[in-house]
Amino acid sequence: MFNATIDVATTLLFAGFCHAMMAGVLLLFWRNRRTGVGFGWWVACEALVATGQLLALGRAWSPGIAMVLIANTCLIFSVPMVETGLRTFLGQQTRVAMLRIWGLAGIVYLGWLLGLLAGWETATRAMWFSGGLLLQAGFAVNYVLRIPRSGAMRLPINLMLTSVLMVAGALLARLFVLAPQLGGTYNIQHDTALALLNISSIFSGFCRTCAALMLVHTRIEAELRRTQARLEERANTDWLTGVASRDHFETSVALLQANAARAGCPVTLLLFDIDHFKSINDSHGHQAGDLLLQRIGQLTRDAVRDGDLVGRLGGDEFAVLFYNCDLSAAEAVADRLREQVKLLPTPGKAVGLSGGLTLLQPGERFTSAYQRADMALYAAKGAGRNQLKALAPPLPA
Ligand SMILES: Nc1nc2c(ncn2[C@@H]2O[C@H](COP(=O)(O)OP(=O)(O)OP(=O)(O)O)[C@@H](O)[C@H]2O)c(=O)[nH]1
Repeated sequence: MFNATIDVATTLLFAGFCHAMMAGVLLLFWRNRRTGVGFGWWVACEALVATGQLLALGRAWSPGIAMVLIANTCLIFSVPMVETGLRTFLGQQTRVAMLRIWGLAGIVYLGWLLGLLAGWETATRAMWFSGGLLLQAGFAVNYVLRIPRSGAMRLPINLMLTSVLMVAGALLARLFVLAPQLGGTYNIQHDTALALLNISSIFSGFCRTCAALMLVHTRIEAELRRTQARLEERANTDWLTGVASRDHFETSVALLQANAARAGCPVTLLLFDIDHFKSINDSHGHQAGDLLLQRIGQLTRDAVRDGDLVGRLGGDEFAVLFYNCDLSAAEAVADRLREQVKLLPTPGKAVGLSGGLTLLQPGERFTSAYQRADMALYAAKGAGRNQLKALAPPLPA
């Protein structure tokens, strides 16, 4: 008849190697230095479990007390590392929590050590050892359960929870198996519960490793998204005035025009520039010029509606795309803006604006509308500045 038993030594060997490989994989990621804070605790945890399990197996060849002492030290202190790593990673490393986690590990360790020195039976020591680990795992379960789960964090946190629950379950089972053996004959070689605990530690370590890698991946991805958004914002915005950059203005025109064509509403382009801006720069300095550009950018943004687009095309030249706005309505807004600019406090005389307006034809390219608005602007300058001129689009042939 077939009779299968799980032997403790084989599970220790197998689990020890599995944890060593997990530690190796985590170490490779840790070395690239993008893993962030907390990750090192998880590397250390897997390394300690591997060392503890392989040294526990080593007792077969070196039966002295040293092996078991080092092995159990590694195993007890590997447990708090999971929660410490997670708290550090998530920025929840409070002093009270750290004291509780490491203090408890210290008490379990000292109790076990005293038991060893006092000559407790192996079963009693194993009971204390597993009970202490269970208590630690219980606190870790309680902590992981309370971590908010949302989006990409959900799966890795659930994997962490699975990892600690698995170990807690196996420890609980071991306590049930050990209890009746207290005071009786206990043979660690045939402790099936211990063998199952070793096997469960492999699955638990696998969940932890996946969770650690996923957490790091989530963090790196979030960082990349933030950087990309910052770069896009920087590329789309004029550094001085905060209105759209020329590039962004030009690309947005096509989009707004397509929307307007679908909705059947008019779009008007205004180009304006500051009269004699060079002389303001020359007589009051570039800083005064910059300040004026900033104020005019702000006034223009305040003057237009939400769906309109304001941009600085270069130097002292601004543009506005009025959405769902015909030529005369846009001219009225531009004229009000021109009056407001005249009232701006300046070190010299009042500032004038010259502007050119034109209505965009459906599907018309920005460059051709720009040329028309520029001709109108040129006409306004030629007619004595500080005024607006409008140029209608050519009639269809
Ligand atoms: N302060 C400041 N000056 C700028 C900036 N960009 C361009 N300029 C200056 O703006 C001035 C623009 O001058 P012009 O294009 O000759 O026009 P203008 O003096 O306003 O003359 P008209 O347009 O004919 O009335 C130049 O002296 C540029 O050096 C900027 O970001 N800040």
